[in-house]
Amino acid sequence: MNSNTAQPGTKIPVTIITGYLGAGKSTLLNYILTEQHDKRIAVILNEFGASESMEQSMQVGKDGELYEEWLELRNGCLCCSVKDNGVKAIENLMLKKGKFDYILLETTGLADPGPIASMFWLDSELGAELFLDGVVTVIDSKHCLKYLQGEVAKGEVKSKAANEGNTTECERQIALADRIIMNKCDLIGDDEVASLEKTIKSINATATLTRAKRAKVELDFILDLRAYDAIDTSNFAQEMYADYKHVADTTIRTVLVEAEGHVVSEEVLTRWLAHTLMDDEGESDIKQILRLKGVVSFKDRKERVVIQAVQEMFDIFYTTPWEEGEKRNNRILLIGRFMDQDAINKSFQEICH
Ligand SMILES: Nc1nc2c(ncn2[C@@H]2O[C@H](COP(=O)(O)OP(=O)(O)OP(=O)(O)O)[C@@H](O)[C@H]2O)c(=O)[nH]1
Repeated sequence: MNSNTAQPGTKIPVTIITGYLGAGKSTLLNYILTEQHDKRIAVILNEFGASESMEQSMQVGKDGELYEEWLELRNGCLCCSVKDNGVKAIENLMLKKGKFDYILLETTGLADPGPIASMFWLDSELGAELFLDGVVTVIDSKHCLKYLQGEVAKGEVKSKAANEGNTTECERQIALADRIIMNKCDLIGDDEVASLEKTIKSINATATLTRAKRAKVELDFILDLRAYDAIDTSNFAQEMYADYKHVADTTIRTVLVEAEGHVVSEEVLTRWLAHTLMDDEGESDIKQILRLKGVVSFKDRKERVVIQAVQEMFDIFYTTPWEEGEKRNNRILLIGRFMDQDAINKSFQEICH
């Protein structure tokens, strides 16, 4: 999903590295930091500590050079801290250390990446020096299916969500991913990997997958994702035709809605998005959209319109023009739990003419 359409200027990309306990996040980051490359990459480990004022340990790598810093956050870890606190702490650190080319932020194994992604996305809109580049999820291919079914890693207590038969952390981390590293492929056979791939695709049809051992992946796979921008629309259109059928026994899945014609106006689309992204509070199986991407055509506009959303936040981008005679389809992919595809589809058809 490399985009050349929107360049957030001189802002620094932040990629969130997430994954359930023991998936191989640290292995990945160590590998990245010790590989020879000419990029200045900051790695921030978002660790839970015992003390109230928690700290982020941090490493910077360039040409194999490594050192550590401590990043003080007054209100605890990044996921729980007051919004821009984490962003400010990183900016202060850059004042001291000079700018980085990339920032990789590792979450804890039990983190829901949604709120962290929203925080960085919102802050880039507010003029911060950072922007959200995307979410990379590392999975333990050997144990992933068990974790998806609510089993927990050794020594962990089953989370409230898993106990209630709701989504598991592992499921949410897959749902929010733009890139997925299927790690530990040395521990299972090819058939098992292929079957796991299908399950993952049915939860999140839009992420790009790669298989790995010891988390060895090309640097390009996790950098310059531009997953929250006006993404390259030709790539996007292809992704939308991916096999998004629901094969997994999970509550989160991907749904595609598609309509011919045009969306009437930005105002109408904005209203539809606000309504669709809202959680169905009060219902027994609460609908919750975690991520949404789409390309639509507005009446009387030449440009494609790209939509991005995470949780209840969304943005609309005017991008490249439609070709002469090109069929102007409107396509939106939604990743969420307890979605009524027919209802979402019906309401979408109603705003496209
Ligand atoms: N067999 C095998 N072991 C791996 C692979 N990748 C990592 N490991 C091992 O798995 C264990 C967990 O890896 P980490 O990188 O610490 O995982 P993590 O996601 O950072 O774990 P937490 O910090 O507990 O969330 C370590 O003992 C690694 O050496 C792999 O591809 N194959």
